[in-house]
Amino acid sequence: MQPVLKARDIVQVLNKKTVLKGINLEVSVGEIVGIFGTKGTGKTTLLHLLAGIDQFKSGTLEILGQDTKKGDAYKRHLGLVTQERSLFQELSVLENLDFIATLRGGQRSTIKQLVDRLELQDLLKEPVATLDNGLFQRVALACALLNNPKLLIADELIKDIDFYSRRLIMQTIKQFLQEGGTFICGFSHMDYVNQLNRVAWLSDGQLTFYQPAEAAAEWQRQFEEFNLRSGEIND
Ligand SMILES: Nc1ncnc2c1ncn2[C@@H]1O[C@H](COP(=O)(O)OP(=O)(O)OP(=O)(O)O)[C@@H](O)[C@H]1O
Repeated sequence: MQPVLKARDIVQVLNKKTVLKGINLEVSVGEIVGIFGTKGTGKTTLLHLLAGIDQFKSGTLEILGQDTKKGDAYKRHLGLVTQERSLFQELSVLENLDFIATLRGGQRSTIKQLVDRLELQDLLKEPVATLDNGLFQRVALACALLNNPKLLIADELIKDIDFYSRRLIMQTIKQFLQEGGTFICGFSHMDYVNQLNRVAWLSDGQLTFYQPAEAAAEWQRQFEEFNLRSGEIND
């Protein structure tokens, strides 16, 4: 079966610094792949390239069989939640949902379904600027799913949010995957690793692939090594 996303040798240079040094990634239908990395390793840079927000310097990217340098049609099938709060801050939750559905071709029935799934009923009149992180991420996810995307890309979707919102978000993602969706997410906390099918670990501009348990063990190993070295320096 054709992969949903296929990246080959992607290189990105920002301000003369080569942030991505040859990214190779293939993601299949129904997969949930986490792009993991410590602070500043380039997760956001990579996710923005995959979502077509920024152009990359070299390499190729195919999404849903389309070469992304040759057209934009694939963007109709993408959903995106960025790390920055990117909704219309002065508008209410319902106004955001209505407006984004109009822009992206979402149906009224989809709005209703997402409001129910993410339990947004009591928030509809609230300006999104006033929402705490958990509520905001629930609204951001609802907006990203309005066009029934085939590929959802999200950066730190469940970082620093309350457990209840995290549970609703993960249930919604699970349903999205069961209905044929595919999910790529940037994350920097190993607490969430068991939610993933595969981890693509970004370090020094390249990806290494792990099973979730292997990634957690590798993180623990690096953490202990770091502590040991810090101890040596302190001694
Ligand atoms: N527009 C830009 N111009 C120059 N350098 C940039 C730009 N955007 C990011 N960078 C640099 O590229 C590197 C990767 O940044 P990026 O935000 O992609 O990392 P990240 O892994 O998402 O980090 P975080 O965990 O802090 O979100 C950093 O060194 C950052 O300073």
